Amino acid sequence: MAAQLIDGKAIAEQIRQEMKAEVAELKEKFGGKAPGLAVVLVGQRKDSQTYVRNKKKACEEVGIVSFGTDLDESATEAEVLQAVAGYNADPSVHGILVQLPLPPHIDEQRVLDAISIEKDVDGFHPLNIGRLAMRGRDPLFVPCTPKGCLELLKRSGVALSGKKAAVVGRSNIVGMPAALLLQREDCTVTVIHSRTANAQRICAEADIVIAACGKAEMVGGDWIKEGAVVIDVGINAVDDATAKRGYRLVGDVNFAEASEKASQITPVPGGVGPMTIAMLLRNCVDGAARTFAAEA
Ligand SMILES: Nc1nc(=O)c2c([nH]1)NC[C@@H]1CN(c3ccc(C(=O)N[C@@H](CCC(=O)O)C(=O)O)cc3)C=[N+]21
Repeated sequence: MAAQLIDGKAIAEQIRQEMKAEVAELKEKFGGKAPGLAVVLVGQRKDSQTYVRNKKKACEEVGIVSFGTDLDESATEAEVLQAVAGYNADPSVHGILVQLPLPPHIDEQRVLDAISIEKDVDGFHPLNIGRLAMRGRDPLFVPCTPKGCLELLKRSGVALSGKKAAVVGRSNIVGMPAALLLQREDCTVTVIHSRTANAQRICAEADIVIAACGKAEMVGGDWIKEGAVVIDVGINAVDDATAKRGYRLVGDVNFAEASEKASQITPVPGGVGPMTIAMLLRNCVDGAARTFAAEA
């Protein structure tokens, strides 16, 4: 039986509409103050430029004021740190995002550690990750992509408590925090990675699969249990002369195969990607609301 599609694009759109109303209420309540998001972009990567443009557009739609610093590929680490310090000190900025990856001559860790945790809307600060890992504690912000995955599961009516979940991939920005979030929802979580023995067999036992390994279509149909729910985080460009842009986007899941087995599945594009941006705005609005309440 073919799986039901989880429409991330439509769900993200709905979330933006909900937030638009919330932002209007915040403004009303706090003398016209609006949430602000600052994005720091270093270099000219095409994909980064696309995401940054999409973020700005989404901010406008919701009523978040966007700030941006575009630095040349050759910018020094000190210049990036200076941009971050400026936004840390700016009371009209409630969220700071430094677009990754940074050029290799810049120490990513040092830059991320410099972002004030109250403005860490990416949720990448070690203090936020540490709190996410601890029972009885709460981070100020949860990383946007894994947060979007959980939101898709919840809004698709997927029960999580007591379920077996497999996360394919162990990155700091997706796999690891996704596993922590699923565990917080009382799933029993297995993290599968490049050194896992019998990865396919282990994955095929899971009720819920989050694929975030960064390898095009690696998760085949035989990795998926009949009736499982599949969230595909991957965005991989594969050459395709017949496609409009000369390439098409595929996920980390073989969609055609997996959708024969899954009960519900996200597409690529139109799945997790738009949710990542919606959750970034969510974090920014939440951060601003906290700050406004503290100031009042
Ligand atoms: N500090 C930081 N935070 C991030 O959250 C971050 C980052 N750096 N660096 C790059 C990745 C990637 N990322 C995406 C966001 C939206 C889509 C998205 O909306 N994709 C659309 C289509 C994209 C297209 O057509 O090219 C979709 O999947 O439907 C994709 C990828 C955020 N990232």
